[in-house]
Amino acid sequence: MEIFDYDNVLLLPRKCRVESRAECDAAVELGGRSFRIPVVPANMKTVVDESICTWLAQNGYFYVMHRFDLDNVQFVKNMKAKGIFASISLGVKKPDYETVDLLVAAGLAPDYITIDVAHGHADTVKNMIGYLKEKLPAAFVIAGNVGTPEAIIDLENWGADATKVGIGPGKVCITKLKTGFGTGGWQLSALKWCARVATKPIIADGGIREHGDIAKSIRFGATMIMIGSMLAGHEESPGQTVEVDGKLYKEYYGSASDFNKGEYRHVEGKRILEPIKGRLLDTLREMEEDVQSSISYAGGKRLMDIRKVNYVILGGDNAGEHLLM
Ligand SMILES: NC(=O)C1=CN([C@@H]2O[C@H](COP(=O)(O)OP(=O)(O)OC[C@H]3O[C@@H](n4cnc5c(N)ncnc54)[C@H](OP(=O)(O)O)[C@@H]3O)[C@@H](O)[C@H]2O)C=CC1
Ligand SMILES: Nc1nc2c(ncn2[C@@H]2O[C@H](COP(=O)(O)O)[C@@H](O)[C@H]2O)c(=O)[nH]1
Repeated sequence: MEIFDYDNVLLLPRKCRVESRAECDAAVELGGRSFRIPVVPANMKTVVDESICTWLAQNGYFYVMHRFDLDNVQFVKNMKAKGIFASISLGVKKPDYETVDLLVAAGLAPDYITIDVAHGHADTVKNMIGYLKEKLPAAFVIAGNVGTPEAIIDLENWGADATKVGIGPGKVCITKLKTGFGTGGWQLSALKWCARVATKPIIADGGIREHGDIAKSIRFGATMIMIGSMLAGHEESPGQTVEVDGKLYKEYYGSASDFNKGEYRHVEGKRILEPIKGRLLDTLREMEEDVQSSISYAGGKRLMDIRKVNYVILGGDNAGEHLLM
């Protein structure tokens, strides 16, 4: 098996078929809706809040609200009142089942539900998917996180409509260090490995450090890419603002950090400070332009044309050119 990651793969250009990058369409379909870019901010407390989710939905972007210290029922009610799609996260514990029951009792149907746990290849996730399919059958269910083909096959067979790949590649993740497990350091090849067996969309989650990593994720099988650190640290970001030596930062912490949990138990995340990068909408616009550019380098006009390109692996045992034959 080839082992590589975002920083040692480059995609190879094909003859350009457009006169302007404006002709390249970065849009992607997920769960019956079209979104302007294949990017979703991570469902983390220092990345999204209700007002960012509202803005994203109203401006053509996908969003997934986090599931921490939040009344999910009220959130869905608020989104429905604004006439926008509701996309929530759930865990797999008793209160999460109670949330489903409350939503059903209130006649509220979220459009997207992401089952958001560390080790998604688990019977607890199987049971939650089954419960959601029984109680809220119209919801598009995203399940994760996982990092192997066996897990993709199981989650799809259990009824997930999409899967989320990435165990430990995140910037505030310490899973690799604490447990010795994960896809950190080889996330892109893990994605490729998973995509070979997937019959439903995959969301690549974690490890994106440059805009070009979005195109690389698409090339190796992602339909959507979840991004935390690069979309944290904006003026609108919910994290606390911190000043160090006259420079402004926003805090960004892991969902499994003691900062999120409120206690130091089963901690697999840390807290960092992200320099404030300006406005979120400007970063998202730049990402869209960069994905349009990627499509043009791929010799295409649509996002999935990126899947057709060859690539090279730089350095290491797997170095070389990889041609699509
Ligand atoms: N993508 C990633 O690499 C990771 C992401 N996270 C994020 O952190 C947040 C908290 O995750 P999580 O701790 O799962 O959520 P919860 O604290 O809600 O736990 C969910 C359930 O899974 C159990 N659980 C958690 N980890 C494992 C494991 N390794 N093996 C077996 N059971 C497990 C928990 O029980 P108990 O606590 O009693 O074991 C609990 O019953 C989520 O947002 C998740 O996405 C966390 C770690 C890795
Ligand atoms: N191992 C952990 N992973 C975490 C934690 N909190 C979030 N995450 C994952 O990271 C990505 C974002 O990655 P980034 O590289 O873009 O910053 C996020 O979507 C989660 O899957 C955590 O505490 N531990």
